[in-house]
Amino acid sequence: MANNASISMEIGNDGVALITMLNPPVNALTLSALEELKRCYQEAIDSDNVKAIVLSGADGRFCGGLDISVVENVHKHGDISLLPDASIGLVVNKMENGKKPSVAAIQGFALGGGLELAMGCSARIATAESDLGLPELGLGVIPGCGGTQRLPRLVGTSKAVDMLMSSKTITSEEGKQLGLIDAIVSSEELLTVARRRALDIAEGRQPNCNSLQKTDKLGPQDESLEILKSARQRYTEDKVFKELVLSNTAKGLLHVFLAERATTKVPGVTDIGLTPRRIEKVAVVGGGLMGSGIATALIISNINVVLKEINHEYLLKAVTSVEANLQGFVTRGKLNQDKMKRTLSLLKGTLDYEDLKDVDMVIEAVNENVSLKQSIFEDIEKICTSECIFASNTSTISLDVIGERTSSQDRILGIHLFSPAHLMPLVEIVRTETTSPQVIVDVIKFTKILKKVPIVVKNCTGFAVNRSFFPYMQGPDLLANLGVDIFRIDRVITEFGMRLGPFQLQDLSGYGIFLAGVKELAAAFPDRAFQSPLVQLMVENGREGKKNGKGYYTYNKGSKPEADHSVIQIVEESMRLTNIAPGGKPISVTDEEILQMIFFPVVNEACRVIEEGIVVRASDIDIASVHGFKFPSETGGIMFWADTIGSEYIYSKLKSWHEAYGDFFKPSTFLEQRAANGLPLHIMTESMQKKQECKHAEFELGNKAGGLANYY
Ligand SMILES: C[C@@H](O)CC(=O)SCCNC(=O)CCNC(=O)[C@H](O)C(C)(C)COP(=O)(O)OP(=O)(O)OC[C@H]1O[C@@H](n2cnc3c(N)ncnc32)[C@H](O)[C@@H]1OP(=O)(O)O
Repeated sequence: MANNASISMEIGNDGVALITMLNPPVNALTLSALEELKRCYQEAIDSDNVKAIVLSGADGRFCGGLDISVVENVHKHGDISLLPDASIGLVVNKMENGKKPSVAAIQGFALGGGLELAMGCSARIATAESDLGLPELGLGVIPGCGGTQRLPRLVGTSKAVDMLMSSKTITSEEGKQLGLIDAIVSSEELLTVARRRALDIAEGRQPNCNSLQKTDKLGPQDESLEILKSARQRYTEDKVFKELVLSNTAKGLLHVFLAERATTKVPGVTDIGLTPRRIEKVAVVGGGLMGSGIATALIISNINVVLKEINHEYLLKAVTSVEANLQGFVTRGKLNQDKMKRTLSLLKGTLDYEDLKDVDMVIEAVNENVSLKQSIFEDIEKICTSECIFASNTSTISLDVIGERTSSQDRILGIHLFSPAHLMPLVEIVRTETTSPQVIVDVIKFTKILKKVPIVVKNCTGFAVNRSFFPYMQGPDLLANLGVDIFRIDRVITEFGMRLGPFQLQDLSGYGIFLAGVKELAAAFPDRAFQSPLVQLMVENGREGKKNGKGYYTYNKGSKPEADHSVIQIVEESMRLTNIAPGGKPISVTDEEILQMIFFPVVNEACRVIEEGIVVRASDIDIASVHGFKFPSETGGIMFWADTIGSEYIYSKLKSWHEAYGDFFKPSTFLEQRAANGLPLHIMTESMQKKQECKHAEFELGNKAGGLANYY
């Protein structure tokens, strides 16, 4: 990230010093850039030729905040003294109290430390639709350059708290309404207006706003006490920032941030100079739950959609579902009615394949029926252009099989979205051995336009997410058959940070979907599948989960789910049938062992996914776990979390459970090798393996930055 970072200053004939931040791609603030900013400000303050200062960013972007490599370096050395002292040294002493006013000229975005610098200026001029925010909490830290003090004084306490706690950005338009932005101008006039405002302030025609001294948005406060209080809090903020940055949460969230941006780097595909082709019109074949969700995700991203169904009744139902999805955005304040109407106008329903002849891509989203999918692909090959991309949303069927009746294997791939498709961020781009790199590059770009997080995976049963988390569907049942209380299991898993416990998840997702998923994955991996009769017994006892209000929990409208302890008889029946509990008696385990017995098998299966090359890198599985299975993001994702525990420990526990309870816990070869060499699970490329062979992999959690460079 910190490559050709620099700060330039030009003093104009108008007496304005234009200071520009340059550090592609987001003008992030390196330590040297902050020092250079201080020096430039001091030079401008000392110069008789300078009346005022304008602070801007190069290449149409203001500043993305502190350069993340600074935080990585702190993680590497465990030394918070490596963090910059910008809050006092630059923002207070040079910008606010430096005797010459400065105005921020904002375009693109001003985030984190970037917005904090802008708030240290006397005024802020911005172009339309610029993003403004303090997203530090999303990286596990807090703003460390005065943002917690200045933002409330500019936008009001409640809005500031909302922005800080949610890490959400606002646009420059909202900023203008709130008082964070003083004027919105075109990009052509941005610097001219900013220079004029700086001179107006310097020459007394406009007020010199020191945001720390604004109290009108804070409600009636004694101004002098307030400034003293903010001086104390400013110290506290800086101290707290430095403490947080070394926390495991900060390390985990920083890893997720970097891992998310690494998923679109596919060796031999995205690094061979291919330019993504535009995908502007897409056909969705099948308007059921997934198809209507996919159609919604497309039109909300301004993509024209042709939604194909087989009869008017189904088509009407599909369009109604799309409308309901859009209404959900309106209800959540993300869309107004006008925008909803314009968005819906991008959707065209049809019963006729002829309407697909000019689309750039077809996404098939019908039932998981092989021959139906194969005939659809046969039909679209006859109708669509030779450049049209053929995608399937299948979650279980091989793409090779789906396309076997066509001769278009080079343009067939999977786009596996997760339900609800218009809300879930993750998408698996499933490539076959014959999918062309161009098609993959096209679809990666397409998923970014949808504002999705793509991971590129190879064709296998369950791809990366469902395959890795297959043990998560079975482990809880296995523990239940060992006599561990199912409500205790749910408590341990939710206390760890999962939104729902596994048994409540079964209730909500529906036993039919659960049984189908387990059946399909167990058929693919019989050597390590645990066949539990528990769910089938639940169905036989008239329990269908939330669907009929009776599952492991009872569901009554308007009240929280209640644990139904009467299911214990069904669990005991299952225990008798499986007979895996030693002596038929419940095993004694700690909460920590419950957590490990459920998640270590997931880590183990993920190791196989890595070893088989289903994913490009281990951190892709971290992103899959966070966005596909809601694994707590502050852990960094399932593999990052596993590396905080260590491959040796995980291997030793799985080995002992394998001996005690069977092949479900059988350690993978990948894990065994890493454990034998005391190496982390993330290091996996050939060059890294060469590094492993000389056994010099220097890896400790505190020394991650060096390793981090190997992760992505
Ligand atoms: C002083 C204190 O208050 C502490 C701070 O300021 S902490 C940092 C706070 N800032 C942020 O959290 C911003 C994080 N970045 C983003 O939200 C986005 O990157 C963006 C909105 C700035 C730009 O988004 P987009 O145009 O989609 O580009 P990407 O997200 O794909 O990023 C492009 C590459 O830039 C790298 N990058 C982004 N932010 C930073 C940063 N703060 N420091 C260093 N590098 C950054 C990102 O990793 C991508 O790199 P790649 O090699 O191209 O993958």
